[in-house]
Amino acid sequence: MAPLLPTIHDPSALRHFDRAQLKQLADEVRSCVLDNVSRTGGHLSSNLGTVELTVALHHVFNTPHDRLVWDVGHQTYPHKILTGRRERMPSLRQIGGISGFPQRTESEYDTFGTAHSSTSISAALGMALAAKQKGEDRHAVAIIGDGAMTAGMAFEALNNAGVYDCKLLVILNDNDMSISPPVGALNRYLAQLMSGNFYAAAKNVGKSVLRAAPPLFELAKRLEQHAKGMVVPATLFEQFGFNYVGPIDGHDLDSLVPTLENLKHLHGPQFLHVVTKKGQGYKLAEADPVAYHGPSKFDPAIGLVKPATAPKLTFTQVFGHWLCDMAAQDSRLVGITPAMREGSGLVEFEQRFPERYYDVGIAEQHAVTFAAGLACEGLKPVVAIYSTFLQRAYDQMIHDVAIQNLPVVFALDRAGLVGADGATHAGAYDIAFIRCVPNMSLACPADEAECRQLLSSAFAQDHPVAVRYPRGAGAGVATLPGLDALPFGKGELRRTGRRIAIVVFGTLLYPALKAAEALDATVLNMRWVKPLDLDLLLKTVATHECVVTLEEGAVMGGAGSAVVEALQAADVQLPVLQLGLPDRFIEHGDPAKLLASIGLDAAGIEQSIRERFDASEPAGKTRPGAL
Ligand SMILES: Cc1ncc(C[n+]2csc(CCOP(=O)(O)OP(=O)(O)O)c2C)c(N)n1
Ligand SMILES: CC(=O)[C@@H](O)[C@H](O)COP(=O)(O)O
Ligand SMILES: [Mg+2]
Repeated sequence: MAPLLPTIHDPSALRHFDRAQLKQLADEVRSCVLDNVSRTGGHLSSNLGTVELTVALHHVFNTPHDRLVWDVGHQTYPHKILTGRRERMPSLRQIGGISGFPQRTESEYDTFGTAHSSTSISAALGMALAAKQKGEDRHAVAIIGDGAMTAGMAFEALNNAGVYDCKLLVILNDNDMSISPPVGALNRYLAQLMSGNFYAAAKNVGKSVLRAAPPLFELAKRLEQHAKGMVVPATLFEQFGFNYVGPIDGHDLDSLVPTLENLKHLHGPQFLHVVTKKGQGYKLAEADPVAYHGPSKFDPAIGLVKPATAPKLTFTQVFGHWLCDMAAQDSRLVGITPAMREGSGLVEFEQRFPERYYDVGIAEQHAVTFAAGLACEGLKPVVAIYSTFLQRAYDQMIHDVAIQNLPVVFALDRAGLVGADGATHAGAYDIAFIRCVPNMSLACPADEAECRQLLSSAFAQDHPVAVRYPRGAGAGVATLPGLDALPFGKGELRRTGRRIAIVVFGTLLYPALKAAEALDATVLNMRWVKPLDLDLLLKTVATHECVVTLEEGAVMGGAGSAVVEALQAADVQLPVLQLGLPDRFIEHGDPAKLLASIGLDAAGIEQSIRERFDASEPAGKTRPGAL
């Protein structure tokens, strides 16, 4: 059989495919996903699980006129492949290449930018109601996973959507997995919906409905409602006002296509429950969907292999080890993750301290307020959360933790640029949004050894403290075995030079030291953004002519701004150059290259300093307009 995929330049080509052609196409898309992800790395298991669903959606719906909104968007590679981006797949998640998530700027088929979860129902509802208001005849379809469905935002949207008469279809892609096994009562409920007899009965009901349609949609609807009344008296989703259909097999195009065709013609908010398998079609990923959730490159014939030499310890691992050691010493410690057990380094902690481990689902807001409740009762919660996901829980951090001055530790992973996931996942704003909150403290270790020590410092406080550290490994400074803390709010003089004082917050200390060698500059390793070590700062700048601040965080309102405010308050009038993440979103790509592209490697730091404070000029002479 001649391959079909090369003939597909946009989904209109597959609208008239028969079932056999759709099945062949799905097989080709699956191979294309596996082939590409094995070369570039990326999200694999979820994409292998949505191949048939994607083919069916583009076959049945008139995309992009009808809107598909993918939740999280980490499962959109089949969608990208079918919407004109197949040939760009080798550039996935690289600088200048296509994104790993939907982006409105990338394609008209990407109707809504996503990457943080549980936004799809809200966005699709907005689109459906906009169409209604504008008199446009189009469908809006939200495709949301069982993990993403656990978030409050998804329920807020269901609650709102259930009362509107509009062309909204919510598809629950239920693979019984989040990144790790799903948690919570909703998961139990979905398992019940899918369980043995019920699933079989529902499948038969589905068939009888399908036989009646089309064109007898009204009859089909009545039949369906009747049948559902017998089998599923009141699913949760019906209680919310949706017409619930399912569960159906999400890999079976013979079920998917006619069901979607039917649903297209029913009125009011529709809810389709499809059952899929993460990793479908690639045995290794089916067997271990967690490992293949977001692998780096690998040989598909062999699968993932352990590297021959042990790689450098990541900050995440440093945190995970510290957490276990501190938990062994202090029985008040509890660890909380909003559905990021692996990414946040909590696997060993869960095994060793199951009674003190809480995966709360994709529910960052709840995670933080839950921690506040635990702290009220004398426990010492550590919330392990990516910087970007703490954005979701900002009010909870202020209202529930900081105002009540509760001793919650925020272990902020993925601070700074994260690389392949791009702007949506960058931990760019935590310094700016935390340092303005009373009672909050914020530490920024320069390396692995400091990370462990500063976590201990944070844990020792009786108020909320965040410790921010980046994705991956740092300078490779070996951690000490004990749980010794560094002094609270104190930095260190790291290099003594002349004229220029470089005031560094975090892991950019190491490129700064390199630049300082070339410039013969002084370097301060501040360790804390808040409280700021004013003694060290003011004493140092008193003997210097200009100040440079450096951080891997948004420069606007960040640690450099804290330094400027402090100098101003102390009536110190020195020129200050603030280096950090610029006021624009940084897209995906190799993190080292991205940092270099914005001048945050050693060469870039040196160059910026030379440009601003001409290093060959005598003291204090800055370029015109340099301030
Ligand atoms: C707000 C937010 N928190 C956490 C994540 C990290 N995350 C990405 S995918 C995922 C699991 C999603 O599970 P599900 O929706 O069931 O999709 P599946 O991976 O099973 O395809 C998580 C926790 C995120 N993207 N957004
Ligand atoms: C889609 C999503 O949000 C996660 O899968 C994320 O890509 C994980 O990133 P890390 O690889 O940094 O854990
Ligand atoms: Mg899932």
